[in-house]
Amino acid sequence: MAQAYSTEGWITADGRKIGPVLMEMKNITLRFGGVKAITDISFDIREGEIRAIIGPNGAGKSSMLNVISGFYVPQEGEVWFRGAKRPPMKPYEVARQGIARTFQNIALFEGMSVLDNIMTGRLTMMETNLAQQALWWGKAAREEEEHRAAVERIIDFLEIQHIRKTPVGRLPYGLKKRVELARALAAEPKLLLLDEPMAGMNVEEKEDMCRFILDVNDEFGTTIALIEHDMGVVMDLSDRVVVMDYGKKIGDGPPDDIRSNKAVIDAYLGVSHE
Ligand SMILES: Nc1ncnc2c1ncn2[C@@H]1O[C@H](COP(=O)(O)OP(=O)(O)OP(=O)(O)O)[C@@H](O)[C@H]1O
Repeated sequence: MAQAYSTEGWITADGRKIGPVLMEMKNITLRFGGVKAITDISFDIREGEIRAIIGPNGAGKSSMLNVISGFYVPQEGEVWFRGAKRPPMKPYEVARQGIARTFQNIALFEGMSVLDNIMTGRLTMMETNLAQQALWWGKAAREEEEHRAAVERIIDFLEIQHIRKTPVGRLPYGLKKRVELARALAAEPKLLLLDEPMAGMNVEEKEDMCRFILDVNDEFGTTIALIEHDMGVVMDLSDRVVVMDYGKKIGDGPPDDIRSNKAVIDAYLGVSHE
């Protein structure tokens, strides 16, 4: 993809607008005791972009996503979001700032319906608490109605109307992944983090998920950062790719550059991938 890079952004080959920097990771180092999961990594994520993080198993990708979403606080480095340095925050505070995520292993309430699971994605946006709901019924009811309408829009968008009342535990894997995406979208995030959204899916399910990710990006303007092992998917979907290996960044750029990057090719040689 030939792009005229600038600080304001650029237009992609398929006509999408990439804006200025939304999130910047500066010299991030993360240790678990003696294990260095991330060593001095810097990269940025731009508004409207689909940004992939790839690398062999144990490279530090999930750790990086956990730093972005506030689950881990790095020992060194700075996280900048929307032009401001982010102080150490709890994950729910990060979520309130407009960052939502899905997990490598699906994290849904199996006994609850699809609709109710997606509704939990709106919790960080709910203004009234229980006491207010008791005292100020009108406002709480109005709020509830708005939340339900927003959830219904997402259900339509992701084409899961037919399972809205079904307990999540009864769904096949691919649909559970779609419900997880729906729950993350219910928070109306500015930045959506997807941890291996296609893992364990068959070809048809992967194609569906790809389409939904592109549609979310296109129609809601959501910036997306994703970890994915399927190289075909990564190269098709993403605008730019960060490559990690043993906790270090060994590549960063558009898919065409990454494909021909020798350090990246070497890191992948002899490593098995799905
Ligand atoms: N909570 C933790 N405690 C101790 N070590 C951890 C923890 N989380 C990750 N690590 C270690 O940090 C390194 C990076 O792990 P991480 O899960 O981030 O890699 P990854 O690239 O996401 O791997 P995969 O593709 O297998 O999911 C590994 O050596 C891992 O064992």
